[in-house]
Amino acid sequence: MFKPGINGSAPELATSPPPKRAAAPLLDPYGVPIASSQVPKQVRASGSLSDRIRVCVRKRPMSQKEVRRKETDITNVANRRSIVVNEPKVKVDLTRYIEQHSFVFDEVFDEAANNEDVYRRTAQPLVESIFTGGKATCFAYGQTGSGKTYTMLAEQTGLYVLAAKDIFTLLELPQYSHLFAWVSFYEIYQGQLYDLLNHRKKLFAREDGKQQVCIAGLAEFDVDNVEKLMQIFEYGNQARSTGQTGANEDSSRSHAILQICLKHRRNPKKVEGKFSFIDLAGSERGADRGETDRQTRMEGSEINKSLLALKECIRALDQDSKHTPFRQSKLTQVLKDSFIGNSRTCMIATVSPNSGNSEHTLNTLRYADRYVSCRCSICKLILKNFENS
Ligand SMILES: Nc1ncnc2c1ncn2[C@@H]1O[C@H](COP(=O)(O)OP(=O)(O)OP(=O)(O)O)[C@@H](O)[C@H]1O
Repeated sequence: MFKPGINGSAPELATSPPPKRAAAPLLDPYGVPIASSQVPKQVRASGSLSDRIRVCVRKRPMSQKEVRRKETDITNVANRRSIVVNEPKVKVDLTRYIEQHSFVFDEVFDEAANNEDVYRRTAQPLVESIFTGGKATCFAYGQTGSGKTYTMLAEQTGLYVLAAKDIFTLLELPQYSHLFAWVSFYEIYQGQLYDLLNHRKKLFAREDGKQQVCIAGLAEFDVDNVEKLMQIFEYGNQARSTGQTGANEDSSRSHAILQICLKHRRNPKKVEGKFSFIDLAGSERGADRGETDRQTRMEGSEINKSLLALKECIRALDQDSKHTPFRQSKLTQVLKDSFIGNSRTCMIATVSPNSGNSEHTLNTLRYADRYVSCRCSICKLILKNFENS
C-alpha cells in the first residue's frame, strides 16, 4: 500500500476570483442575438454558474501532427455558448460541400482558453458546495486525444489540482477546522473497480442500509496540501498506465475517478462533502468500430453501456425525474450520490478541431447536447433515436 509520508508546505493561496463577466445576451450559433420569446424554455433557464447541471464544451488547439498533415480546423466557437462544426461532405456525383451543424451549450471554450479559464467556469463554482454537505462531480467526455486528461487530470494544471488549491485554502478557515480532506483514486475497467492507490486491488461497490453506495476496502489518504495530493496522484496514475499495454491505450479503455472527500476529524467515517473528478474512457471506444478482437469488443460494449447510463442519469437529473437508472452500469452505480440530494454536476465535452475527426466531434456534441440545439435533420434523427432507446 502506498505510504505518502510527505511533509508538505502550507496550502497555496486560492486561485484568483473569477473575473466578473457581464451576462451576455443569448446569441444564435451565428452570433445574432435571439429574442427571448424565440429561445427554447430549457435554454432560457440555463447558462448560470449556479445551475445544478452544466454542460460545457472545450475545443483543443490543432496538434502539430494535424498541422503537418495540412488538415483544416472545421470547428468554430461562434460565441460564449455556441459552437459550429463545418462538416466536409461529398455528394453522390462527387461534388464537395459543407454541412453546418450548430450547437448551444451552457459554456463553450475555444482553443485559447487555458485550464484556469475552464476551471473558473466549471469546477470552481462547485467547490463551495462540498463545504455545505454537497456532492460535486466534474467529468470530461470525448474521443481519444481530445483533451480529457489534459483538462481533468494533467499533473500540474488539471482541474483537480486547481480545485484542491481552493479546497485546502477553505479548509484553513476557522469554520472548517473540524474537516479534513481524504483522497482516493480508482478506475473502472470492463465493469470492475481497481484501486490505483493499492496495487490495482479489485474493489466492490456495495449499498448500505441507507442505500448509500460505499466501495469496500478503497484506500484513502489524508491530504492537507497540493504537493502531497499531486504525489499521491502521480503514484496512482503510474498504476493506471502500467496496468495495460500502452499508456494511451489504457487511459482510453478505463474511466479514472479521483475523489476528494471532506470528513469530520473526529468521525472519519462521516463524509461531509465530496468532489469527484472523472476522466472518462474515450467515447469512440464505445462505438461499433467493427473490431473482431473479442477483448476489444467487450471493452467497447462495456464503455458504451456506461456512457449511455451516464447520459440517462444526467437526463433524469435534468428533468427532476423520480427514477434515476443508477444500476445500469458500474460507473453510475458508484456515482449514485452525485446524482441525488445536494449534488451538482459539470460535464466538459472535449472536442478535436480537425477535419479528420469531424465524425467523432459531432458524436461528442450530440451526446452532450441537452437542448437538441442542432437543427440539421441528421442530428435531430440521431438524438430522437437516442431519446427513444
Ligand atoms: N487544450 C489543450 N491545449 C493544449 N494541448 C492540449 C489541449 N488538450 C489536449 N492537448 C494535448 O493533446 C494531447 C491529447 O490530450 P489528452 O491525453 O488529454 O487526450 P484524452 O482525451 O485524455 O485521450 P485518451 O482518451 O486517449 O486518454 C496531449 O498531448 C495534450 O497535451
